[in-house]
Amino acid sequence: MATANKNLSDYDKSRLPNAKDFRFGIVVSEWNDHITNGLYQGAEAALLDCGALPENIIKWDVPGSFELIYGAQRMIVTQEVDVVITIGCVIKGETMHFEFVCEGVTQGIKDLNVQTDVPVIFCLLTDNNEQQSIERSGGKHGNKGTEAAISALKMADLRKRTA
Ligand SMILES: Nc1c(NC[C@H](O)[C@H](O)[C@H](O)CO)[nH]c(=O)[nH]c1=O
Ligand SMILES: CC(=O)[C@@H](O)COP(=O)(O)O
Repeated sequence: MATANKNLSDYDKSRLPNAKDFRFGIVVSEWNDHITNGLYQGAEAALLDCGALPENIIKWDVPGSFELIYGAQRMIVTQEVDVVITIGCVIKGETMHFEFVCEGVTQGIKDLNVQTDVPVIFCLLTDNNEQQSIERSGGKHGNKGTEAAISALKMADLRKRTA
């Protein structure tokens, strides 16, 4: 189902575990921060709405989406978090750099999910233009940060249940 056919902000709190017992790491790219800040706000609001304690939400900023990989790895090693959300926004420019950043971050986040025992949530917008990013960070398609927060809560709970 394409994003256009669903709202990224929709969730049913009654069908989710309480977030109060989990620690959440959130690593946010500063590139396109007018977009990534909106994604972070959506994620933070959803976690608090689901019962997360403010002191259990640890937010770090990194320069760009490619640095999300290292930032998430250090968050896992040093902060005793139950899950990490990586937030970035990559917008197509004139060159192939877009493709390499998107693929590199995708593979790096995948590797962290395989190589560590902490789930890392992929909240990376990979858009053709800024309008698409606006629409997915609190615009007409909702907020991918909200979606990522709900995924993070579900995965933290799965990790706890399978420990
Ligand atoms: N063009 C975008 C970038 N580029 C920067 C890279 O992510 C990285 O910080 C740099 O290559 C140094 O390692 N990053 C984004 O997050 N979004 C973009 O649109
Ligand atoms: C995704 C990028 O790195 C891109 O925005 C950089 O723009 P350009 O390809 O025009 O150098």
